[in-house]
Amino acid sequence: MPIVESVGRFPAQTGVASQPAAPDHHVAEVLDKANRRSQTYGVSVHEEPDYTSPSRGHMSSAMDENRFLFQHAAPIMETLYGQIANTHSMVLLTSAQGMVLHSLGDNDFLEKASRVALVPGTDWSEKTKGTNAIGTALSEEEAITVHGNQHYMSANQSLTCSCSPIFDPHGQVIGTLDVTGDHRSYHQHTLALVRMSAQLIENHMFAGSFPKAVRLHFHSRPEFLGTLVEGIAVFSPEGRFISANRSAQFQLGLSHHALQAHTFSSLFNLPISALFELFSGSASIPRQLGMHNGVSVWCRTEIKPAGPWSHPSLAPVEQEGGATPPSARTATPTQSRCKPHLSSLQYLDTGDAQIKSVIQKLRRIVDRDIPVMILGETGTGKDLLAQAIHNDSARARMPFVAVNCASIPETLIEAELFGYEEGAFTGARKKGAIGKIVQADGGTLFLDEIGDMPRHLQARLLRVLQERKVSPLGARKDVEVDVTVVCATHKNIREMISRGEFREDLYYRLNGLVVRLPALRERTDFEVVVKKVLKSLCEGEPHITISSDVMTLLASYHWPGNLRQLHNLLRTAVVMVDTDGVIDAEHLPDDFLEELSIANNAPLAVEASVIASAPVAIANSEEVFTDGVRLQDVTLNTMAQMLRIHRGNVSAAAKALGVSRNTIYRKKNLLPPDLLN
Ligand SMILES: Nc1ncnc2c1ncn2[C@@H]1O[C@H](COP(=O)(O)OP(=O)(O)OP(=O)(O)O)[C@@H](O)[C@H]1O
Repeated sequence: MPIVESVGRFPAQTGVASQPAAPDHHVAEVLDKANRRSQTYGVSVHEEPDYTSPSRGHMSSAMDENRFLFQHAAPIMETLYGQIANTHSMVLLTSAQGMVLHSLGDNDFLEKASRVALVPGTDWSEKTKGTNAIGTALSEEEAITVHGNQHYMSANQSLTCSCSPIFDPHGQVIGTLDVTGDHRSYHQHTLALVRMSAQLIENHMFAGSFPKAVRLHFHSRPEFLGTLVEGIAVFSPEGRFISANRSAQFQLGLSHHALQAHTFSSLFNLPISALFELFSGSASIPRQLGMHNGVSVWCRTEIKPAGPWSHPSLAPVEQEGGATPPSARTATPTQSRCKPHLSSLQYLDTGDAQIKSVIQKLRRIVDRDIPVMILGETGTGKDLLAQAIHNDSARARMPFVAVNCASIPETLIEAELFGYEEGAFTGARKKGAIGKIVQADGGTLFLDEIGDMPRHLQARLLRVLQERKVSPLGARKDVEVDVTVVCATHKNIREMISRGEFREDLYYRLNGLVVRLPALRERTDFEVVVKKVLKSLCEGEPHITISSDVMTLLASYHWPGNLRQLHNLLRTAVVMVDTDGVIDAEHLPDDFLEELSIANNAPLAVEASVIASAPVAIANSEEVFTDGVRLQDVTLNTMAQMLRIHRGNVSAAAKALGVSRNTIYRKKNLLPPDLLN
């Protein structure tokens, strides 16, 4: 699962603050209990926050103990932070004891947070801070918002905090995820965001656990299989219950603890051996099963090629017209059979032969831990391709961590990549930070713009790739990592090597397979790409099409910004389009049309300026270009083309040509009569 996994379906944070409704009966009861506990613990309402930092050893042993949690939570924290950025809030991860392990936040709020001791190392259990979202969520093992004066200590009453416990794959609380902000920035959707993000973390942890177990994915609605809300239960090959995620417990109506007494057959009214029969022929097509509580659910199983319960009849299904792609091994039915995932190799295959060949090569090496180097101009989709490689690999459920070596200041790349211990350098965040390489452990590390990696760090990166160990700045111990590396660049690395700017040994480590993405202007599937981008922009909206004139126009452009430029252009056009839903030239940005007329009609651009400065002379011109084309014909053709594009709108055509309306009107008699309004 990529780290950029969307939580975008959640209501967006609008930044519009609101007041919380009065707590419902259940919440009021929970708060009441928490206050009573706080009293029992002897927490003083007016106590000053505790500023004492834990010792370095204490913090680093807490990080060691919580490495599993951190690795799965950090990428999702980034995504969650993306949703709440600029709302005077921060995202916190704590241990099961309520100790803050990691925080991400708005700078202005971080400052304030440090005043109420919301910094890594601080203890937010009820025992030390009284009623608060973190401590109370841990005590009650449920998600809660604690707002303003619901906090036990007056020092914390300027805060609004929403927190969810995080359960590990064995059903134990392993930590919490919390969003804390200024109480004036309260938003009613925050708790839902936090809860779902915690569930994402749990599902990530769950996905990588119990590799040899029989894994059943289920939901009452087949379209929810493969989504955040699917239930996942795992059993031993003999049918003993091992574990279940939050949704599975909910659907089965039994807690993790209660499920321990069950077996596959007591829950699904079938011996586990019947699963082999049920999924024989195709393991990826959902089947229906009845649960012990009478509810019927759609299920699929996950194939373990070499697992103890592997069965020949459960071999992955072949895809139409080709060999089984590696992705079919772990893909959900939606990925392998129906609509390809937005970022799968299959999705990127839109008919261009060069792209097809890139995809074929990549499919051959997926899951072989061969480093991939993607070359291509800016905006050709290198990032998207890297994600697709990850999503189609067996590492898909582990993090995909992207580092853009060009966008991080040279002085920070080292810390960003390798991490650092507390006090490793001036300006280092207290308590240190885990680097991107360790964050990607188990998954894929995408090094974008690798050509911008400073030379002195190239040797360190090489060591990581060779020894599979990272030594964070200032650390005495190495950290073992298992990452597969994909890198990308638009630079000519070979030339950089010859100039001594890039290490040859690193280049050979990174270029297990080199693929080049063609520029958009070189692609033969331009029209399909345009329609696909348009469709993605219109999701959920009435369908918008492109007039054939505009399509011709777009196809003739050289697209220096490639797919990114196309995407941005169409995004604007979709907003500008009239109610008929057809994109015409008038819906394209003026600067694009101007550039197009200059770029596409280089001789005409000269011509246009000639027209503008000496219209009369041109009207009488019989000047002949060297290739035998009459200047006047070129002029008239250009005008006709622009008028057609602008549906006879003289002002728009004149603007696109950079001439006055009169220049066009003067040639009225020489132009086809139906062209002018
Ligand atoms: N095959 C594709 N189909 C549709 N849209 C695409 C495709 N490839 C890329 N895009 C879109 O183009 C934009 C740029 O893609 P991406 O960031 O992957 O390019 P890039 O080559 O990594 O760019 P840069 O070199 O500048 O980092 C994104 O908005 C992406 O969604």
